[in-house]
Amino acid sequence: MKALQYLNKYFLKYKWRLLLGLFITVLSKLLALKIPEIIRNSVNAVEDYQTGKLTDLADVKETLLYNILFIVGVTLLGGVFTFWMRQLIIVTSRLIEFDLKNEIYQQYQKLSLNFYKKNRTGDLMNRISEDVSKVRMYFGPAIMYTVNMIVLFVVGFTQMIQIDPKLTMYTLLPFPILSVSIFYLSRQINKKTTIVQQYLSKLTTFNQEFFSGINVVKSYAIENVVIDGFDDLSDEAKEKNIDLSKIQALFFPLMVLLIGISNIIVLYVGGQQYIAGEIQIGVIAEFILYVNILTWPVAIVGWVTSIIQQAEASQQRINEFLQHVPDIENKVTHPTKIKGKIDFKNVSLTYDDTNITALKNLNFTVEKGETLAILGNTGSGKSSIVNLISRLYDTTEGTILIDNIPIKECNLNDLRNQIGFVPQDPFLFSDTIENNIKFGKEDATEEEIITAAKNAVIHDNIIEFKDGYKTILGERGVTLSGGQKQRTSIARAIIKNPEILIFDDCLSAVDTETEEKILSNLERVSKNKTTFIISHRVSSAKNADKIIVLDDGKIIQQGTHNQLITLKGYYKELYEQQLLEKEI
Ligand SMILES: Nc1ncnc2c1ncn2[C@@H]1O[C@H](COP(=O)(O)OP(=O)(O)OP(=O)(O)O)[C@@H](O)[C@H]1O
Repeated sequence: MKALQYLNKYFLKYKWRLLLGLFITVLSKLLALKIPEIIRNSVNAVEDYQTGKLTDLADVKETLLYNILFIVGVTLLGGVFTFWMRQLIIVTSRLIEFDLKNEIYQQYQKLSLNFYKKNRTGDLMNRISEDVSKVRMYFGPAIMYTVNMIVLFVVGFTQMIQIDPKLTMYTLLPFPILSVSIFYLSRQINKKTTIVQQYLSKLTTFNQEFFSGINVVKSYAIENVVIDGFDDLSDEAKEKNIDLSKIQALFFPLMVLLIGISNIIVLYVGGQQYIAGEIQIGVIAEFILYVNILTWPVAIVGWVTSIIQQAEASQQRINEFLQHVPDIENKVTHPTKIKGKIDFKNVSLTYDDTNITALKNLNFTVEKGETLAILGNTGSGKSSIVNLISRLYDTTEGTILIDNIPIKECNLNDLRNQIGFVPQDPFLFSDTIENNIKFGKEDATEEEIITAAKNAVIHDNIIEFKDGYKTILGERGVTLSGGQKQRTSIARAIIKNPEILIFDDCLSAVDTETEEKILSNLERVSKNKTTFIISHRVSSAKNADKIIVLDDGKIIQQGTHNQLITLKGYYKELYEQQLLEKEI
């Protein structure tokens, strides 16, 4: 129950609703327990008339009529109470579910990129949906049924003992067996349900990967292999489902069997007592009703216990994420004005998940408004540099200064707001092109969107689509080519008009002519802005104020284009090679 203590704050938040709900639950159960007593009185009245104890038939009829009216009234009132009980308790559990999901979602927003690399998307989704649903069962049904059970049992048991202690003992004899067996049965059901859910996840993941990679599957003509894999997996899932159904099928028969046994005991022991003249026949009818009323709450003890166990396990999983301290936190509350000068001082970076040292003791300065081009072989650490500037990761050693202030002392939101980042592998949302570009500036006007698109040399492509800027992208819409995606992503970054622009190898999928156009537009747009251009092409780097060449996380060359083409080394070789390719 330790993990569930985390939720006490929600109990406090909704205490009045819950208390009222519990009060109504108690009232409705007290009323329900009146019915067996009325039945006893009615049956006894008939018996008394037959044995001659009561002689006036009109009196008996009047008693029966009152009793019938009472039962109808109590049942109707019970219905109203049950409605309100569910309204208050179950609705509260839904409100808490909503709050908890929001809390987890907000935490997800704060967690750093590293966290997302270490945890699978499916797991993140499961904790916010499946696990929260299980925790909700603890707030709603578990609490409601526990109160139900306590009231029914305490009051019902007291009433029974008062009427006939001996018959009570015999009647309740099978109840502990019922409760313990349901407990074990519920545990088995839970275990098997978890297995079934795991198979469901496996099937979903299998299909998701299959649909995402449909191009590869079709071009390699391996549909049959995929179908066989799916068949095997669904066969296993079917077996597990059958296992679960078998054990679930035991639940109700077991309850009916034990109710039956209790009823037989009431009839046998009660019958003997009646023959011996110890009780009236109405008591037997009353006890049979008690057995039926009390069986469900007793059976539910086992069920509720397993719900609470599951909720505890789920809340523990949720707490792991909720209590996870983000690696990158914004500890600065005051605003930081970002101008754009950037210094790397003895910066090293080792990724803790792979233990790869991507950057080794880097030193360089980019003045505000300057353009720095970063070149180097693949895996040399180019993207790692810009990841550090956006503070997606923190340095392992050394310091980065933004306008002479250590990056950790800058307000993270202000810093990121002043960065227009075009990643290597651009991601576009399944929304209109317009909204994808506006993502960089929510309140952008149509004119601004078009200007950004023109500067990214994507405008002409967009207007060719039937719906122009309103064209939906993604699963249900148009699929853009790699180069179109890159250019849309560039438009998204420049519309933001930030102080720092980062282009991470984002012209790799466009032809050299379009690259020329974009670069000349970018030169204009990025005037007075600090710009980072990561590329494998000299053409993208040649106009930069500074160029650095990386190899294995270290700077092996730096200078301007004119300086570097005269020096023997990586840059000159690349330049000559690409010049040759152009001529050919
Ligand atoms: N998020 C990460 N977690 C762990 N290791 C990483 C991460 N990102 C990069 N690396 C590793 O760090 C090294 C440098 O990668 P980086 O992406 O910075 O290189 P790059 O020069 O940008 O490469 P490319 O030109 O192929 O994009 C590589 O060995 C890579 O495997």
